[in-house]
Amino acid sequence: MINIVLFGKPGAGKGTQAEFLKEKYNLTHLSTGDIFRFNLKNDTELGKKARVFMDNGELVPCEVTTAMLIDEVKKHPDTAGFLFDGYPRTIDQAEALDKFLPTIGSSVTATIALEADDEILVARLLERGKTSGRADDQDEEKIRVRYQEYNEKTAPLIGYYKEQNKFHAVDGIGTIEQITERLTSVIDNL
Ligand SMILES: Nc1ncnc2c1ncn2[C@@H]1O[C@H](COP(=O)(O)OP(=O)(O)O)[C@@H](O)[C@H]1O
Repeated sequence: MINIVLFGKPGAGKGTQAEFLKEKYNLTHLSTGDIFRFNLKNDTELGKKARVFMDNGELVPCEVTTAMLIDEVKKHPDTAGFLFDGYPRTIDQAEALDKFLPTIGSSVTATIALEADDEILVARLLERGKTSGRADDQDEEKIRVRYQEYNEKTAPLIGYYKEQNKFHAVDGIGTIEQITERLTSVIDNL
């Protein structure tokens, strides 16, 4: 089983690249942002728990997110592997994943970060907000909160995975195809 964690700031292009990578490597794509949005739209219990946090650009509490993620993983017992997109986003979540995966005989294979400057990313998010209907992309204040959350809670994961020799970074600026190529060359060399 190959498990890839796609890592990057909001707007770095994780979702876009995940679409290509999941096809190429036959992986199950799990985007916590997408799963939360689905639950919000359908007003499920989970959606109700996540809504205020998401609307404010804050992270949803770890217990809620991790329980949801584990449920999703368990739905795919026969997969060739997972492409985690948006999870883990905190050290607690990374530890939870490192505890859970061995229970299904697996582990994180590698983490790949898509790197780009904040200025470019904020502009991308505001552009996406015009058409995506995502409330958290339409308001600069909420975008700012998401970057703060990233810097405080998610950035420390770089060190966490470096210590395990599982951290790789690629330049997230270029055409979609160029970036896919950079990512596939990392995965093919794992
Ligand atoms: N692993 C997670 N832990 C906590 N909250 C999360 C997680 N993944 C997604 N969320 C919630 O969903 C929102 C949108 O997620 P996502 O689409 O991945 O965002 P972005 O485009 O900002 O990277 C986040 O701002 C957060 O509220």
